[in-house]
Amino acid sequence: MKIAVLPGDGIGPEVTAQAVKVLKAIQSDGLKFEMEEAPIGGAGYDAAGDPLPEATLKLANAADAVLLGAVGGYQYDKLPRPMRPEQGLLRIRKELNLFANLRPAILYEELADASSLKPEIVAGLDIMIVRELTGDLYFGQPRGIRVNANGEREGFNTMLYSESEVRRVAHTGFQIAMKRGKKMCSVEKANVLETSELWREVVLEVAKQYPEVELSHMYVDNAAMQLVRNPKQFDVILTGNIFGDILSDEASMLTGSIGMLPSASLNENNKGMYEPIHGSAPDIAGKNIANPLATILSVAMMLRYTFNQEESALRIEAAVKSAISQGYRTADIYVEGTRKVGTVEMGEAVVAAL
Ligand SMILES: NC(=O)c1ccc[n+]([C@@H]2O[C@H](COP(=O)([O-])OP(=O)(O)OC[C@H]3O[C@@H](n4cnc5c(N)ncnc54)[C@H](O)[C@@H]3O)[C@@H](O)[C@H]2O)c1
Ligand SMILES: CC(C)[C@H](C(=O)O)[C@@H](O)C(=O)O
Ligand SMILES: [Mg+2]
Repeated sequence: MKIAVLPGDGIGPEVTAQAVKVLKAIQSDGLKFEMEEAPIGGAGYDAAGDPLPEATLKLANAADAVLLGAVGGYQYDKLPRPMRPEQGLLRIRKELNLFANLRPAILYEELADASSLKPEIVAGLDIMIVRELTGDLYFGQPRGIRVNANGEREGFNTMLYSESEVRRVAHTGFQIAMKRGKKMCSVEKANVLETSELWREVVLEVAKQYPEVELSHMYVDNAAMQLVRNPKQFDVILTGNIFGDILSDEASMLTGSIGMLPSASLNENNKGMYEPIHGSAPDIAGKNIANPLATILSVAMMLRYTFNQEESALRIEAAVKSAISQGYRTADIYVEGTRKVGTVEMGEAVVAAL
């Protein structure tokens, strides 16, 4: 099993190193991983003048799965847009056709105290956000900054979805819903946006093939509110690229920290890229304080979705749970009475639990 490892920037290399340790340890299940590293994001720009160097893309194309840390850093913010770290990430998602981004928000009961919400509101929380990842405002043309008729600059982006783009991610959503609670909420803004109007029409059409799934629709502003009012009303949330980006960061805090939320980005053959949903966190980079659990849990998703090794995936998730119940906490999920540890120590605790 070939894995391209792209640590990226900021805390990316720190959290990725812990996930790689877990991958090495899980080889005791009889799995064999060939891992090769390459730069992406700011690291790609520094090494090759490109946030997605050709050699990195080649490696990712040849691999069965990609493990990614995070990209970005203030020092790159003034570069022309195509050279910025975030563009490297968007390009690799597009190149590998990773249109379905799964972002599960699960509360480990031991972390109820770390959640932004009261324990009774989040107890047992288990939501799956299915976010479309290769369309929407992120990729729609035209886009840019131009001078308008009044001689004033204006910025513009295009929210764009074709029927086929909505259809394929809707199928992913319904298929996941069938394996879970058979309940899905499609989130958009059809009261205002034509893109969303079409989204809703297509989702309703695809729904006919999944009569067992209870489908509902919700406007994104209400969904943002409902997520903190009563998050357990949701099982699967299906949504577009920009709304999914925002709602998944919001959902992460229900589980205690953004450092807890993993993700899988899949194409139609379940080739996948696996990354935590958080960014490069420049404010805490290089200090050994970042939470590596989101990245470690992303490795579990890799074993589940790309390599079909459900038992090993469950074993990693159980090891994370065990490290947490033994009291190990990075700063972001620390509460009084637990053991505050660094990034490396948390990785070691998971490996020991494995
Ligand atoms: N997938 C990605 O690579 C990705 C995702 C989001 C943001 N970014 C980039 O990251 C850079 C920083 O963006 P930002 O600050 O808006 O978002 P961020 O997710 O990097 O950080 C937001 C806050 O969460 C904290 N945080 C994030 N991950 C953490 C972890 N594992 N453990 C503990 N705390 C953690 C950070 O310290 C920060 O206070 C930007 O350049 C942005 O474009 C990249
Ligand atoms: C860095 C950025 C391009 C990225 C996104 O918006 O998709 C990030 O926020 C994420 O959630 O993975
Ligand atoms: Mg995001």
